[in-house]
Amino acid sequence: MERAFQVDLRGVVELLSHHLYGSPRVYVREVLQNAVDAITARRALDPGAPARVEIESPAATGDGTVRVHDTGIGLTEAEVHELLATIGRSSKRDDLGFGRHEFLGQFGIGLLSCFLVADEVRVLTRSATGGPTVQWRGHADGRYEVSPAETERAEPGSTVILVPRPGTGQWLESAVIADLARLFGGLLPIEVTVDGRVVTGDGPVWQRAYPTVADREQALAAYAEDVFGFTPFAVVDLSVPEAGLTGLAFVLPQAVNPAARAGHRVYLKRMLLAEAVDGLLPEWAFFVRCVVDVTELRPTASREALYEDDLLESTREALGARLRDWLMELSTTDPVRLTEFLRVHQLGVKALAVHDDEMLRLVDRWLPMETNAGHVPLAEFRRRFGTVRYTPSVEEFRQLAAVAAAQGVGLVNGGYTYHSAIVERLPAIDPDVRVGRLDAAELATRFDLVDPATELALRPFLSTAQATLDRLDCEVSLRAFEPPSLAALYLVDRESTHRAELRATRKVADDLWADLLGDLDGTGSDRPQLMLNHRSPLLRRIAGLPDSRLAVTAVEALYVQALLLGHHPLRPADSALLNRSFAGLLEWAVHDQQGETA
Ligand SMILES: Nc1ncnc2c1ncn2[C@@H]1O[C@H](COP(=O)(O)OP(=O)(O)OP(=O)(O)O)[C@@H](O)[C@H]1O
Repeated sequence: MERAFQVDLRGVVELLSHHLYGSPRVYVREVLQNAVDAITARRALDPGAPARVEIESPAATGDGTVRVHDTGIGLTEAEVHELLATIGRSSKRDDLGFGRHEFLGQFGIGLLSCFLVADEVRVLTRSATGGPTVQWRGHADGRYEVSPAETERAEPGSTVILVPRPGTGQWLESAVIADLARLFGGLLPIEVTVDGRVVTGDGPVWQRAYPTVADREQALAAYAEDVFGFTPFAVVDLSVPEAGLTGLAFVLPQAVNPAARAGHRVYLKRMLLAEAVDGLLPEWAFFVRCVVDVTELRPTASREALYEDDLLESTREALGARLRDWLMELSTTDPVRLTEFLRVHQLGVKALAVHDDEMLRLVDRWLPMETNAGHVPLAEFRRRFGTVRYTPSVEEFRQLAAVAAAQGVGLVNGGYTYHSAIVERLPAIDPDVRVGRLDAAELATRFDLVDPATELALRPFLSTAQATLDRLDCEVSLRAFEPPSLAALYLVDRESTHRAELRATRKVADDLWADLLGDLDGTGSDRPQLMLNHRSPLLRRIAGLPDSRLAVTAVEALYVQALLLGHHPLRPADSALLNRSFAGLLEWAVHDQQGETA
């Protein structure tokens, strides 16, 4: 035998009213929405029918109840049984079960939200299609009664009466109801009053008529100040016809943390859905806050978010494209303002440039990047140097920038977020561009060799230097390079850093791991190098020192100075050497002084 599910009504009412919605305040939204839908339904039959929603708080009713009167379609007794008494039943869906376009509701559960603040809900209703006034009384435990009303309504329409639950008084005060009605229904095209005061206005701020463009700008800025608490850097009008979307994007005047998502204010058919809706814009567009009204996007059942579907996705793309176009437009009409925008919101723009060619062009042309020729946009840098050389980390840039500049090599600091990715993507917008990483080993190939006779003459000094630095796992070599003020350059490329780390690990690892790491190490011949610069007068003087003990101290000092200049991290052994060489040099200096005065 086939049976129907048994439902514990009290549990369902509890679940839907208390757990689906974020706050009891939504009861105002739901009753307002039902009243507006009822008026829409009546006007479909009779376009001249009155359209009014009047809310009365306990201050006006005098009997402790809240009453919501509408001039809508009303319900016949049969409809009352079918629609009000069946959870999940709605008059607002079509034959296929989809929400009908003209209505705000669709799920058939909104009325239950009244039980967030009421123990009992009464509906007094007279249908515009005829029949007497009917009274429905529903209780939070799932019981209901239907009876003929004691007094006939003069006009078709409904009155929803909430008999408050003790302890919910704060949601029923006149001022609170007025604020909530204004918040949720302030943009509705139907007049709504609370205790006689009108809470609806002139509709969306972006659709109102203004005497001049400047007046409009001023009004929009004031709106942003009021709603979001900031004066916008710029305001962008939004329109996505397939989603029935209109609205505004307010560009934030200050940088924000891209990860801290502040949602958008979304109205659905002029009724506020929520003040912080996620997912309306692509993630990169974190520099704007939007206010929009949509007709075609769907809400979730709690009405606090948008339902994720294909239309929402294409809307998101369309809004992203709009913001991108606005930026492009700015680059041609007002480059100064664009630069200002980039200064504030560069992170978002750079994130976008990694995926988007247009945005990459914008960054290429306008966004200054750190290079060894100053802060310049990449386009300018390319004009000057042809090839775009970059270092993937800030440390490498610090090490190589000055030396590369002395060799005439332009270098971009790719160490900041997205910079390397942006540089690597440049060929996507200019097939002729040459891009490449610069590493220490490559830079060294540009240094001049010293002629063999000179090198031979310096062999004893070079051997002393090598013996000194062997303990520090560092190779000594002699070259001639610019600038002469640089006596020595510590060069480490990625490969050799990796090998050095392996060697350090092997020292502390147990045998099994040491063998394995030994295999990975390979030849181990490419240790970091201390390049001594024969073009440096200081180096030549050091190389000519007759006292080999002083030469050792000088080499140690050159080594630590090169480490410090290149912003290399100091290992404990390096720090110890720094102290020792400094003390050694001091001693020599003092010793010399004493020699002179003696
Ligand atoms: N003020 C009203 N006038 C006329 N009919 C109403 C009124 N309020 C509710 N109804 C009827 O009761 C039904 C159920 O209302 P309820 O608010 O529970 O759901 P809904 O509005 O259809 O959908 P949603 O859950 O999305 O709000 C409605 O579909 C409507 O037919």
